[in-house]
Amino acid sequence: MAYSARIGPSILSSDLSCLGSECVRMMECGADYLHLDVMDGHFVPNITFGHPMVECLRKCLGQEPFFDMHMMVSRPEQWVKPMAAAGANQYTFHLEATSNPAALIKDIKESGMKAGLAIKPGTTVEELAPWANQIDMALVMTVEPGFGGQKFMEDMMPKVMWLRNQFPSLDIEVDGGVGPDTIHCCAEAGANMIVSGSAVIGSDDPRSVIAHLRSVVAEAIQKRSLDR
Ligand SMILES: O=C(CO)[C@H](O)[C@H](O)COP(=O)(O)O
Repeated sequence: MAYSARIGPSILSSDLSCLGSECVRMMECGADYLHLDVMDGHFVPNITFGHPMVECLRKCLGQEPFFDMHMMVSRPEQWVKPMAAAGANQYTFHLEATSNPAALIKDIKESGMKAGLAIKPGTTVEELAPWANQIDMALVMTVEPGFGGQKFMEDMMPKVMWLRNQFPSLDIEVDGGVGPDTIHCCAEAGANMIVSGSAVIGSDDPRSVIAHLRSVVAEAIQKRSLDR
């Protein structure tokens, strides 16, 4: 069992005028990685930022933090090289946004990044399966992508369970509405990379929330390994 419990705050919920210091604060509070949401106003009805911002964050934060880019964009092919040059570590694109996932995965890896593949709530996990052995991470969206602070969709958990059963060592990430109230079902279903925006960033004590989320996931991983 190669995967571990990791918590990545989604900085979408932070004060975007202070993005650098908010990222530093999250890392100091024990985040394992940073989840950076790129939205183009086309694939999703919202706009955030692109590779110039990522380049600035990399300069501000140094080489250490792992940047998990969630590319909620149409034509994800066009940003692979700019994101790699800007200092991104993982490039997660949406299956719904491309007609050639295999070529894109190859391009991402050749650019020196890890490849993640995301699916929206309306996309079945069987559609992702053909590429599961080529990717580093599968992202199961637990809200419709586009905005932070939405309600967690528990009915996405069978997708996570199916992936965990079929691909026992794959990194599986959940994103959307995940926090202390919803972490148990994510952990039990088999997710090990947890994106949490408002529940972490909006908390008075983000350090405790991050530690709690990680301990619930680590316990589920431990239990799964004993049950095998
Ligand atoms: O991808 C996203 C939205 O498309 C965000 O990462 C996600 O919604 C996290 O925010 P919250 O935990 O507040 O739901």
